[in-house]
Amino acid sequence: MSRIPIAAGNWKMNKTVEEASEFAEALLDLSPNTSDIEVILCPPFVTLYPLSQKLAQKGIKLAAQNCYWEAKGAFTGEVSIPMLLAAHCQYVICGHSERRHIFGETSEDVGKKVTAAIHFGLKPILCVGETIEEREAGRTETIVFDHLSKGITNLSKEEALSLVVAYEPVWAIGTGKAATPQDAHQVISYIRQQLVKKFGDNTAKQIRILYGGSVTPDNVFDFMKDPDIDGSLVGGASLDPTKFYKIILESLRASQ
Ligand SMILES: O=C[C@H](O)COP(=O)(O)O
Repeated sequence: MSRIPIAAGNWKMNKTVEEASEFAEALLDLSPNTSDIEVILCPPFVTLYPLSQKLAQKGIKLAAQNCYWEAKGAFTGEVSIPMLLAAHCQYVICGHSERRHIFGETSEDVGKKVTAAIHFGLKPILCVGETIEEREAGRTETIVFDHLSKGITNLSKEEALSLVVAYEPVWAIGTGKAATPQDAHQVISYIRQQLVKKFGDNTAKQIRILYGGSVTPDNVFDFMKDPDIDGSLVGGASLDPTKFYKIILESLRASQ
């Protein structure tokens, strides 16, 4: 079964509305192919709607970096999934390691977000991954299992078809020290096995699993040529339109 590859750029807390608009114009000038790959930008909340006006018609999709699981109400500072849908988002990142480690999100919180995202019609990108201490203690699979199993706990087989999983080892994020493709392959294969156990082979083989952590135009080909790795979730290198465009090109080259 061939899965459509993904190149997703997570801007984190970077770019004003004006800077985001400049990025969009530069990327559109490069005319990335969006028919054979899903190109997704994950900008800050306030730039989602303005970017949607520029990008959506060109086939570039938008993801929010976070969401809350309730539809509306007295939850100061939170953004609901219906609000994200109204801003033309199609995806939402759930459980990024920065949310887990800086803001104290638990795997149970992340599971509620994944469930709510699918319930309301957004596709979740569920992030999982271990710290360096956890890896060195031989706990990578234990941690990934916790993040994954609690993230997908409420999903039916049918709902799981909307799921994307991103394996992001925390020690590779923003460090310039990407995992090796072999390390990524090993954990991503483990994730796929867990998806098979939960949803069955037919559903699991349709779920896309991304790698994230110091992805660049120079190393993305080596990740993407692994048939188990369906795309990348890119942080720093996605802030530059030329670098992000090269990541799209290299991802396509590897998947053809
Ligand atoms: O969501 C993206 C990841 O945290 C990777 O960030 P990075 O490419 O800057 O290492």
